Amino acid sequence: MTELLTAAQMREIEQAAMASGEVTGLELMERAGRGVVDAIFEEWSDLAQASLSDRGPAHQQEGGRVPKAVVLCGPGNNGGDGFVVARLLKERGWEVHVLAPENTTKMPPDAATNRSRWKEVGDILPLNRDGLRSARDADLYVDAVFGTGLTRPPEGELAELLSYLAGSGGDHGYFQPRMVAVDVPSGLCSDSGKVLGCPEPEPFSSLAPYARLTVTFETPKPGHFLAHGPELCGQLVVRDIGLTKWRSVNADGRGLRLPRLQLVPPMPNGPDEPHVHSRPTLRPKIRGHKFDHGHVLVLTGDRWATGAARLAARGALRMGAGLVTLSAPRDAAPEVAAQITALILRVEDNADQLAETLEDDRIGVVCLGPGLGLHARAQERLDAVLAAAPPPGKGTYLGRGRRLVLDADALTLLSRRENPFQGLGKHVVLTPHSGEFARLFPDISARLAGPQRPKLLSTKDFTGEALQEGLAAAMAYREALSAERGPAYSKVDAVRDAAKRSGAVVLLKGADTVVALPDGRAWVHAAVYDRSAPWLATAGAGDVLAGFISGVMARGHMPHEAAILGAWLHVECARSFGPGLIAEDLPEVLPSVLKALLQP
Ligand SMILES: NC(=O)C1=CN([C@@H]2O[C@H](COP(=O)(O)OP(=O)(O)OC[C@H]3O[C@@H](n4cnc5c(N)ncnc54)[C@H](OP(=O)(O)O)[C@@H]3O)[C@@H](O)[C@H]2O)[C@@H](O)CC1
Ligand SMILES: [K+]
Repeated sequence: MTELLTAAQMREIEQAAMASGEVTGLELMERAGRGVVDAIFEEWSDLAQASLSDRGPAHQQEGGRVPKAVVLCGPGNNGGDGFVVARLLKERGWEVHVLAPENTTKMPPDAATNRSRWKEVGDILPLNRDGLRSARDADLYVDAVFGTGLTRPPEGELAELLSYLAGSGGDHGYFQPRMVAVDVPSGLCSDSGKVLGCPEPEPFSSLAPYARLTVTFETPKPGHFLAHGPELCGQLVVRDIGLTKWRSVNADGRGLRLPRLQLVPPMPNGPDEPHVHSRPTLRPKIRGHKFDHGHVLVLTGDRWATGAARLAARGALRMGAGLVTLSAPRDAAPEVAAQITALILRVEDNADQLAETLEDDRIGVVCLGPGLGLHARAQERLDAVLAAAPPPGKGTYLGRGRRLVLDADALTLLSRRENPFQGLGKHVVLTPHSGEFARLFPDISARLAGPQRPKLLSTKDFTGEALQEGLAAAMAYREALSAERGPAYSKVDAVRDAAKRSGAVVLLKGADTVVALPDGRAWVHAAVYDRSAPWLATAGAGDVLAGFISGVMARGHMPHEAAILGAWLHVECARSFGPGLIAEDLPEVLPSVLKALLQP
């Protein structure tokens, strides 16, 4: 899989490479700048053709237009990459305008060297709106203001410039300039995909430019896939700068950098694994009895509320579980019986009867939550399931422990228990959406959300104490925003913390789904860029996901593998079906997706 590297990890790798003496920082910067220029010309062949060095001086004599670039260089090494890009474009005959800070006292040495090289061939304009005004109407804008070293929200002239570029200034809207971001759009935190200092839910781009193309180095960064990253990056391209050898070692040359974060599925033909299969692998079904393929028990809700569990059950069955049983309270049984064929129905009169059912060791996976309800009886059923699936080591079910998927109402019920996470372990997969996550992990969720915008005052509050309080809250909010620091607390950090606290595998849903284990291993499953599946935002899709994960576990996968594979197949089904998808379609389209997986 493609590894996603944080800013700190990138620095570590870069230092390990430089410490080896096999490569210098200057060489890496040259490779980065060249990678950006190559990617630009691959993306826009008309720009490559317009370059004078390709077409010869005759082009100019024929009255051909000289292409024009504006390169914005920041105070660090991202700016250094920008100076390389500027020089390379100039060498190809472009008219290049460079905007950069005047104060260079803190500039890192490699960036300073490239600044000096640029100064030999061109001028530098101030890095502000005035500088931009005097270099208007370019064919290409290169954003090399901040990369992985963003530490705080931009302020003053820089904030003004970035928000102007972001579109709030008018003529630099999303559809206009060919804006290329070097590493990340400036202002976007490369670890979290958050825009530092940007009020939510304002247009998040108000402090970072929308790029049409983002060229990053060596591996993608988490922020390219999390939160606002995908919307700001445009097209994402990864360029090899030759650091592979140092990717798995510390700066002292030893040991793996842990914990690891991986992208599911890998970037197709990414520079790191050019020959890698770009999809996760599902274990093949081997010959055998239906019980050899796993028995999943799905708990339904009460009468009139059984649809969600039936969706999950059908998802598990289509995934290849040998047997799927629905356990329904007596009053719900007729409704369930009328709706199912290949599924089995078991009627429960109370939680004791459910406990009896659970004595059957052949039930390897239990899925509960979809439509379960939030009343006392639902709580008793949850307790019965948890009691009958002790954490591994304390009980034996087929030698590997029974596995659970807790979704929807089961998560809310967990959050209401005195000790919410008692009885959980790595045999349990929790699949919350953001609201359920906030109920289970309120402090982690609040930290992830960042400063919360105070309520808007209504006209009746425009007097006395209410007004004073409102103004104080607004001031505090502004201060909290400007105090945000990078790298920001990310969805990956949050899910890792949640997995550690609960002891379970946690899958936090979204277009940027994150799965984490209590030991810190984590995966980002992103339905973005060319894998986006907006049709998945439909009622019941989450219930099917719970069923898919249960089905994958029934086929013998570990819970975290099942979470990753389930999420991946869920998106594949949505992509395969396309617009008009409803949750019922997901299990029905799964066979063709699974069949395609069997093709070589
Ligand atoms: N690692 C690698 O392998 C390779 C990395 N490469 C490139 O290097 C880039 C990382 O470079 P980098 O570490 O110098 O960070 P970068 O993003 O240029 O910014 C740091 C500067 O900005 C400043 N600053 C921060 N926030 C600010 C704010 N709000 N407002 C104002 N200032 C602010 C910060 O100041 P400080 O926080 O220290 O006060 C510091 O001066 C990376 O993205 C890639 O493009 C390639 O060359 C190839 C190999
Ligand atoms: K940038």
